[in-house]
Amino acid sequence: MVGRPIVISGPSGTGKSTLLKRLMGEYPDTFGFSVSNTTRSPRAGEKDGVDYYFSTVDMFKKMIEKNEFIEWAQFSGNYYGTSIAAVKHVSNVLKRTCILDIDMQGVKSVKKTDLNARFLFLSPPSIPELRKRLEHRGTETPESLEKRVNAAAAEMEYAKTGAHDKIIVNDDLEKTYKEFKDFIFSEKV
Ligand SMILES: Nc1ncnc2c1ncn2[C@@H]1O[C@H](COP(=O)(O)OP(=O)(O)OP(=O)(O)O)[C@@H](O)[C@H]1O
Repeated sequence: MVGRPIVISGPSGTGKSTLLKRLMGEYPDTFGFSVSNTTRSPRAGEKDGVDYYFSTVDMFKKMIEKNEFIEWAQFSGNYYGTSIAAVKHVSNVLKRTCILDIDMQGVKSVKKTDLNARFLFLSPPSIPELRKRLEHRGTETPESLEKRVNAAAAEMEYAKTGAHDKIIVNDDLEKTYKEFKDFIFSEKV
């Protein structure tokens, strides 16, 4: 059975990618991610509809006007976005449960659509622990680390408003992965 889309959010460095990688490894045919739209040119070997939906700036701007994106942004002169249609494609055509890994703004945006998603918030045990994980991951400059830690506070405040169906604290990874799967497979039809 194809489930309702699942939205996973939580501060950067909380462990979302770690859990999703493990889930995809264990269930390679059940879940899917949506394909993003972009206005950048395809690179060698990239296929439209597989790597990205490639579009012109005009087309992209029309989609923005028509509120067809859950989130979009501009990076180094190109537009990138996740469309509502791309999420529906995963459920309706690929027959997989779509998983979205997005931030607080994305969560608010999904709530305004007809996607009928389920919302999971992954929380770090504490902000100091989150900082430690980001430092250990080795991906951040001192500036980007501060930015992520500051953004984490806002995400945590938003989670307190009851916007999510479930909050899981990622302390012990094995315990967290079990709770994560319990939530994902607990959908009532
Ligand atoms: N339960 C845990 N205990 C200790 N370390 C963990 C735990 N879960 C994840 N980590 C580690 O924390 C770091 C951040 O995890 P990960 O990259 O999965 O976060 P993320 O939420 O996907 O971040 P981003 O939003 O920036 O992609 C990684 O180095 C990961 O190995």
